[in-house]
Amino acid sequence: MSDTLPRTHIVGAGLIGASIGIGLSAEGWPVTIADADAQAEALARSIGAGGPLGDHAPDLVIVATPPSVAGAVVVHALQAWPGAVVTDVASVKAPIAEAADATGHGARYVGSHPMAGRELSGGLAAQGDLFKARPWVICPNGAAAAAVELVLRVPAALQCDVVTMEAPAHDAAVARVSHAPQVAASAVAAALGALHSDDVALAGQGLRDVTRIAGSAPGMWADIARLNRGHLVETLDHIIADLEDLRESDDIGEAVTDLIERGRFEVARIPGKHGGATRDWAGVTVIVPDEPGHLLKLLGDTAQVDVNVEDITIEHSPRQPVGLTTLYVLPSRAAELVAALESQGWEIAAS
Ligand SMILES: NC(=O)C1=CN([C@@H]2O[C@H](COP(=O)(O)OP(=O)(O)OC[C@H]3O[C@@H](n4cnc5c(N)ncnc54)[C@H](O)[C@@H]3O)[C@@H](O)[C@H]2O)C=CC1
Ligand SMILES: O=C(O)C(=O)Cc1ccc(O)cc1
Repeated sequence: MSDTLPRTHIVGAGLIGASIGIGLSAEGWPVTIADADAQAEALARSIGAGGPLGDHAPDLVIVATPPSVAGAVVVHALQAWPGAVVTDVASVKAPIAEAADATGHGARYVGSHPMAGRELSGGLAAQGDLFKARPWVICPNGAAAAAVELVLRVPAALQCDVVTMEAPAHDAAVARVSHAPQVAASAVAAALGALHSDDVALAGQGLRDVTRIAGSAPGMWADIARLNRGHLVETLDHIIADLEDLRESDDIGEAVTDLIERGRFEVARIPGKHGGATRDWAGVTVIVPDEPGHLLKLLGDTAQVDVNVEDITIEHSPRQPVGLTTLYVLPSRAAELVAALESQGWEIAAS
């Protein structure tokens, strides 16, 4: 089997299951897919996420159901297909590993967690390249080496960056980098409830950035909170203690300075583009009329001087007919780009 592609069966044909199915099918893997919901299953089949299981037992089963049922579905798969290696993609790993171990078949179970997703759920939002260049956590949990090797072929085929860690360490880390941020973003958004909508319209890019994920549907996050309650509460305690210190401080300016300084230090440690360390790109901010064609021309003028745009942000001012477009480029090329754009008549806001 090591030379041939493993027969892979995906259980759960939503955003993550269908995305994996499309991605592996595109790499030529023999993929089948099933869902408890007949409509979700039919949709996944129609978008190329996999075929029907048929009579052949799978070599590899990928469980991509909601976290609340992932443990039971992993247990079922381990028992239903005694020759198969089973993995799952749930956002919390220790409870699933415990359920797998309790069957006595833990040697065939390896936990997975692709660190990519969308605010949308369901197969309609699936993308075959959703996980490309993103971290894919593998939690071996004492599985047989051959089982780990087989599961590792999935992130390799989907071109992910593999990170190996044990389930409890994973759950503690994702509470900080994913689960508490969702709760905190929703809390910031919920605090807008005190405002009239005219006042909410004053929002700038800062509020939009901080609340982007507040649009998530609650179902999956409720499951995650229940399964990772201990680590989530520990992280929230940390955040609440910081906010209480600030509220109780004699000099709130000093307390804000301390909090922002600590935040600046930590935010610099969040990996940037392509999951690499944050690069010190230079931002060139250009005032772009909010009319068709201007953004395309700006990018064209940038390409003319052969400067690569590493990242781009566009900030729209609600009552202004312009957008502030920031092009992030290599610092060594920024001055040259500013000169070239100015010579083309562009107004530079900051660089
Ligand atoms: N949405 C995200 O951003 C990410 C989600 N995950 C994890 O991936 C898993 C799936 O999440 P999504 O694809 O977003 O959810 P989803 O809601 O889009 O899809 C879940 C699918 O599982 C099906 N299902 C439910 N119970 C089932 C059962 N017993 N047997 C077969 N199918 C069943 C549902 O009908 C649904 O189609 C979750 O465990 C989640 O923690 C991991 C990384 C990112
Ligand atoms: O956390 C994020 O920002 C995401 O990109 C989406 C996401 C949600 C849940 C996960 O388990 C993993 C990733």
